[in-house]
Amino acid sequence: MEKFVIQGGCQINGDVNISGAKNAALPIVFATLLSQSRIIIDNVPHLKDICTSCEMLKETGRQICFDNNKLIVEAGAATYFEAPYELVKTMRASILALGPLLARYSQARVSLPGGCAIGARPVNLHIQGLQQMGATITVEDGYINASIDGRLKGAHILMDIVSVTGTENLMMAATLAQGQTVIENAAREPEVVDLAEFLINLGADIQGAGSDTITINGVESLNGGYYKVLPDRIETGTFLVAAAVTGGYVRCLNAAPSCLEAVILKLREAGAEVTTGDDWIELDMRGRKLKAVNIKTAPHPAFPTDMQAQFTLLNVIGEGSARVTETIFENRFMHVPELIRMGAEIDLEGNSAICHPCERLTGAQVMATDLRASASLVIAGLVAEHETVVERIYHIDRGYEKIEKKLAGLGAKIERVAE
Ligand SMILES: CC(=O)N[C@H]1[C@@H](OP(=O)(O)OP(=O)(O)OC[C@H]2O[C@@H](n3ccc(=O)[nH]c3=O)[C@H](O)[C@@H]2O)O[C@H](CO)[C@@H](O)[C@@H]1O
Ligand SMILES: C=C(OP(=O)(O)O)C(=O)O
Repeated sequence: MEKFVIQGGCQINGDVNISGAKNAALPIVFATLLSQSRIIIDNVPHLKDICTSCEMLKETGRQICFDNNKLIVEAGAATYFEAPYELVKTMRASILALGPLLARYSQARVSLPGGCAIGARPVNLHIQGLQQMGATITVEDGYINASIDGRLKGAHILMDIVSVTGTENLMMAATLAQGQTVIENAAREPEVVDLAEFLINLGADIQGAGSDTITINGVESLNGGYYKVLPDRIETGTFLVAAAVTGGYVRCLNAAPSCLEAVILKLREAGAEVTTGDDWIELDMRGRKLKAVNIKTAPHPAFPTDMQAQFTLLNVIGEGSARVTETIFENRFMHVPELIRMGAEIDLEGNSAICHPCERLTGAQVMATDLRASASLVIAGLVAEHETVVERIYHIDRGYEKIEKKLAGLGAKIERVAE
């Protein structure tokens, strides 16, 4: 297993190129299952999750060429409509195969994802929505078996809870359904909008993506096409926090500032100078004092749960005490005990972490437990005195493209080491 060895006490300084968004690229890759034509997707990050998705597409008869962040998908005759446990267990987003397979081939068999480090993460809303569209679904032997006689039928779906991949799965399924589907209480995340724009590009009829009501008029088939994935707002936010906590400067290029409003607001409240252009964000913390800030995660456009771990760390470094409240996932504080091992002072109270100022962080051997927890530990290693070793970095490789190279380019002393 690989690990990161980080020498602390550095200051982040310079320009960094932001990759395409993992959480937009994943549904878009699965959405190619809806079409029989050639599709070119640009700005696709080279990540473990993307490679896993490509393996799944190959199993369904697709030919894939993935080179230089460009993914070309050519459809062949599909004979296999399954997302097996071996793939699903490494990546929960494989549930995104369910809607497209069912809509395109009238059948799908997808392993139930099960829980993960951050929470139980059920998929009941995905299943209920597809049932409302006429699908017969059984859950047996750990698999979701779905089928429909002919095409799915448009339906009025009110989602109980705002679910990002739930909204995406149902929107994809509805593109090829007979008639109109309305999804209410839909997720408004930028990645949902990006998926909708991709589908519209292929000929889908979708209105309202980005609002809480999405209306889809089903079409007979989708075409091929070219699409460029939007920049990763969470990767961007992670680099901004890295510059803030090290008292440095970063300019994120090829970014999408409009997707990061809640995060930018909190960074400014924390004392950072943040400047934005059309496709760049700059954060300058040189000569400024970092202050801890209260945050509460909630669906977009509020503060994203995927930035919570990084801000928990920011609050440990900043002046004053602050409360971090996690409302999306029931177990997303796995980074806290590891940060405490590095000298952080944090009290856990239910779904809140109360962060107190600490004198200093010191390097330690810490364990990555999930994607964003790993990111917070890596940034902690940049600030801490002496050496930090972050183990189990396969989590971080799910979501950050070339993270150690990008950080090294900004002045960090970080090395990937094989055990
Ligand atoms: C690949 C991808 O895009 N992942 C993102 C997506 O995950 P994902 O789409 O899995 O997260 P959801 O938006 O579905 O989860 C939100 C909440 O709804 C609950 N829920 C969800 C579905 C369901 O059928 N039943 C149910 O109860 C979940 O347990 C959670 O408490 O959105 C999360 C919330 O912004 C992000 O942290 C993830 O990075
Ligand atoms: C939780 C995340 O991803 P996933 O839904 O793929 O686990 C994340 O990106 O922080």
